[in-house]
Amino acid sequence: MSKKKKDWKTEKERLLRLDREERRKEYRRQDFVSLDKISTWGEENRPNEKEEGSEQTDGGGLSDKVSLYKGDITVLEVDAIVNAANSSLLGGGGVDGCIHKAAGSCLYDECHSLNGCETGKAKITSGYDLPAKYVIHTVGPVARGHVGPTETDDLTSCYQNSLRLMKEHDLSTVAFPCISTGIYGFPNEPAADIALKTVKSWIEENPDKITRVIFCVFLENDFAIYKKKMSEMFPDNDMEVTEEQLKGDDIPPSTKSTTKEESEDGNRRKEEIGDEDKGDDDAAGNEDVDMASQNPDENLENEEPSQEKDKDENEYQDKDEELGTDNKEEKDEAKSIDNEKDEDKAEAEQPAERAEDDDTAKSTVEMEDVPEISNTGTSNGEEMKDPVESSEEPDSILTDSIQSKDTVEKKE
Ligand SMILES: NC(=O)c1ccc[n+]([C@H]2O[C@H](COP(=O)([O-])OP(=O)(O)OC[C@H]3O[C@@H](n4cnc5c(N)ncnc54)[C@H](O)[C@@H]3O)[C@@H](O)[C@H]2O)c1
Repeated sequence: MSKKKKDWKTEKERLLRLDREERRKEYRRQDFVSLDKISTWGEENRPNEKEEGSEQTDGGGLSDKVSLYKGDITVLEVDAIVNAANSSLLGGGGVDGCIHKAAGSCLYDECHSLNGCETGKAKITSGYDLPAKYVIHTVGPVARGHVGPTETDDLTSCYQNSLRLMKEHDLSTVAFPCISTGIYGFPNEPAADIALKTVKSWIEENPDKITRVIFCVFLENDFAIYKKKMSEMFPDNDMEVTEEQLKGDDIPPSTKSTTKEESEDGNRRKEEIGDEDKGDDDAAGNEDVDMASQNPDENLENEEPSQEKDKDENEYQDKDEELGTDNKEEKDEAKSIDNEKDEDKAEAEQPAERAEDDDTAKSTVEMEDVPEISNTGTSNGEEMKDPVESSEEPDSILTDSIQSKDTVEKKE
């Protein structure tokens, strides 16, 4: 029997009234990871004080407000996880697809009420079936391997606007994926620099507003990049950062997420074996960190990065009409981005299907042309009424999201 479709507003209000234990019963995934299981960067890198007789001191510094975690962001039990979305906010693939699938169809419905999001901006919704209470959706720049001032500013804004929403909604624990470094092709190392520097500055300016920022990486080369850069940027820890680690290329990325248990075991083992074997903890051998976009097939050399930063609505409409008529079959997003000439079109890519309530690998979603959407609800910048109401930049240009009539095959 098909499940009765939930109304997202009712569901959002209901979830707000639940305490943590009641909410935990509703998580779609019961293999969630609670915050106390995720070591801070300081804990990961300070010698284990218990072993040395001194009592455990809480670093209290910056390094105890950040964590590096390798794994699936949808299992993290934090106040908010950040979604690397596209301008339609109607889901897609990559981390966006995972979040929508794990949150359930109410997330799609609430996103649909937000009327899209501009590059660099951020909007907040409830987390629904996720262990995270909220999802902050931000749209990174389509860099296609090129990093210019526009791309740098836009990516910086993604982190700043996400943190601003945290502060506005009195949230204190957040997890970021590596925004724009997947299909949008932002080179991993510059992206990590922007993420870490922006977050570090923000925490320094708002020390009492944040309990934890988790950098949630998914790929081994991102783990290696963040590990090297965090050692440089969050030096509160006492651990000696060896020369080769600073060089970066030969940091053996760990093949595990850094939860507390694992890091304690690791430290114990390291102390037993002694420093010379420390490398054993990590996978042997490492190719150089790949600076190109994640998608090895993407031929990015000839791509001209889009120079324009702001598009007026007509331009969006023209693009949408254009796409709406001649974009008849589902193109692979990575290829359509390769062929597209500017950021707009890349962002107007086919919105993905609605997150399914069941786990079928495929879903067919009837899409229809969406007429210009008038401002509704909080999308016109109305004062936020309750912490879960979506919030939005007052000046954001709202675009309608074109949707083709084709079926959209969900690739897992
Ligand atoms: N990657 C794809 O194949 C694909 C396809 C369609 C749409 N999208 C998405 O891509 C666009 C945004 O590009 P983007 O580069 O900002 O995002 P992205 O392509 O999702 O990549 C961002 C980063 O997130 C990583 N990642 C993927 N899944 C997870 C997960 N479960 N937990 C944590 N991290 C994860 C991924 O490895 C990459 O480092 C949007 O249109 C969005 O819908 C991605």
